[in-house]
Amino acid sequence: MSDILLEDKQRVYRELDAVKSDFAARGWFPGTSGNLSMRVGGFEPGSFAFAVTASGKDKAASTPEDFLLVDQSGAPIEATRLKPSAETLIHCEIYRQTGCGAIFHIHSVFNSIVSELFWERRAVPVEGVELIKAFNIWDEEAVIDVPIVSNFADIPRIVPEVKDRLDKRIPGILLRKHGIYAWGRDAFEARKHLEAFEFLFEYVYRMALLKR
Ligand SMILES: CSCCC(=O)C(=O)COP(=O)(O)O
Ligand SMILES: [Zn+2]
Repeated sequence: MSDILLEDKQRVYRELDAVKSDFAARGWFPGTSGNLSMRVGGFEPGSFAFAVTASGKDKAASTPEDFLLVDQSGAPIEATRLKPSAETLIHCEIYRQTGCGAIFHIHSVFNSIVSELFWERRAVPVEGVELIKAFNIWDEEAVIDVPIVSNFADIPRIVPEVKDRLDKRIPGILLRKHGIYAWGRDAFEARKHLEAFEFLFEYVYRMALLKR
């Protein structure tokens, strides 16, 4: 491994570890769910690699075996006994489509509820809420639709739907009764987007109850 890649890998693992601890403290990784990834640099144009959480780990624990590097097809790029997240192919597709630098996936009660509540329209509508500005949409009357796609146990079946439904304005996508993927140009922005989505989903859910 080149010196550049090694340095970048260490920096990215440290950043991911900090995010992982923070999200675990918020209860965002119930039952080993969720996964995180960040791009590493130093690759030829047209190819890329990223660090991703190892599959099935207790994401509340910090160990030397929490992350590994994979290429754009999701295959490990160094010898390891770790398995990349079972959902790595979804990360690959989101990197390809958006050019983003970090992707965070969590399961929460609110994101799962709204993904079912609005399944028929295949999107969660959010209207005029200030926190939409977290997505760099500055219109006070903004209306956004957060896409919802089918959830399948067979992850490769999810990937084409993710590709079709990605909306370049909206840095996130919901998997039905599963969880959210949120991304940004770096870890700071991906976290900001994820926090905003979770706030908005709770808002939408509570408003739906009040209107009943
Ligand atoms: C126990 S949760 C089911 C798998 C899942 O949805 C998830 O987010 C975690 O999978 P991983 O392979 O990344 O640990
Ligand atoms: Zn998941």
